[in-house]
Amino acid sequence: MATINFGGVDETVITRDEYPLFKAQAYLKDEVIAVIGYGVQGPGQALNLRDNGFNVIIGQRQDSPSWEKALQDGWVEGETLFSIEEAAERGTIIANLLSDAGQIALWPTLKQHLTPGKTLYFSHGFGITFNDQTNIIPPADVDVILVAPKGSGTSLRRLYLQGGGLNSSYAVFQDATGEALEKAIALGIGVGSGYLFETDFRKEVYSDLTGERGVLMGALAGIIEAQYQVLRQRGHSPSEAFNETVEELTQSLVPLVGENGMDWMFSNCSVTAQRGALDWKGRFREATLPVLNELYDSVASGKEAERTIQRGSTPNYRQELEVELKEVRDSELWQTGATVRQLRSLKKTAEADA
Ligand SMILES: NC(=O)c1ccc[n+]([C@@H]2O[C@H](COP(=O)([O-])OP(=O)(O)OC[C@H]3O[C@@H](n4cnc5c(N)ncnc54)[C@H](O)[C@@H]3O)[C@@H](O)[C@H]2O)c1
Ligand SMILES: CC(C)(O)[C@@H](O)C(=O)O
Ligand SMILES: [Mg+2]
Ligand SMILES: [Mg+2]
Repeated sequence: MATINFGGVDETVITRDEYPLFKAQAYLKDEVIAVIGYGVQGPGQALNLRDNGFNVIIGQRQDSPSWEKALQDGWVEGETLFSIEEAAERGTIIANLLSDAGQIALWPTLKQHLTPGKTLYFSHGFGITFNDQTNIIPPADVDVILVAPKGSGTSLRRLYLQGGGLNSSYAVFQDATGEALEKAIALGIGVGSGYLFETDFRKEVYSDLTGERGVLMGALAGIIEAQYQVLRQRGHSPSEAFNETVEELTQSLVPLVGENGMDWMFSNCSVTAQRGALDWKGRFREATLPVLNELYDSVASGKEAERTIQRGSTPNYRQELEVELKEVRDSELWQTGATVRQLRSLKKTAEADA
């Protein structure tokens, strides 16, 4: 473990140099990692683990699209692909990568297979932290650990294939064997993390739910909709409104922030843009602070968990979700986006033909 100074604050971090893959492989060589659930995070982690040489099996509902996807990804029925129950029985490490609502429904089943010495692994602190609502209370004689990749399972896999890694947080909730910490670290390296930073289950779920409802997804979508609406109402064309709100953000400016920070992105724009951004960022910060505090309170009080569980447990939730997603997809804003993306690929084809 290394202590690294982040902006003046010391934190504990594990890097791949410090805990190399061969060490993780040796440490987990006798374990069977049962990845339960093959939605978004399941494939990312399971395929990275498999390619990294670990013993991995999948547990997934049969006759589901995810079962078909698992077959397409090369998991073999009866060898590495099983029903949830059978995979949980065979696994020594049960990686619970069902949806957070699915974890509640399947808990009575999984619990039966958590015999002494096994490990229960999560990628979210949700089930344990809100166990007054989820009833996920593990037996005392199993290790309970967390590795939470900080990004989509799709990005976890893509970055791995490119030779990179997504950062993950890790935590131990229960150490029955005295080995829980090293198991978490070895699994974190195994799933393809770039580096691992320390957290606990509560902090992971509070920050994760705030982040995705806030800047990462909810606030991003909301502020984009607001600016697009203003530009359209003031007489700008869809393509102009979209380019000044989304296309330049994703294609030009945010990649620069990722490479070298906000000030560097600012420095690569005109002084006119810099002046305006520096003048207005405070207004946006102050306007959104109350909303973000309200959001954090809603997370910490368990209200967000309650809503997620309630909505996620309705039988036709996936269809309802699809209606909401379709509404976003069909809006003028995102239809314009689809056209702009097509133009991007036409441009690439033209360049390739030249
Ligand atoms: N999506 C991500 O990229 C991501 C990133 C970091 C952490 N996580 C966490 O990882 C975990 C898995 O998330 P996900 O987004 O991959 O989940 P998901 O919504 O894609 O669902 C995963 C699987 O659960 C199965 N499932 C859902 N309800 C079920 C039920 N009642 N019975 C049986 N199977 C059921 C689905 O078939 C699917 O294969 C969650 O704890 C999530 O918070 C997800
Ligand atoms: C990918 C995210 C948003 O980071 C994750 O937290 C999720 O819930 O899918
Ligand atoms: Mg999340
Ligand atoms: Mg997240």
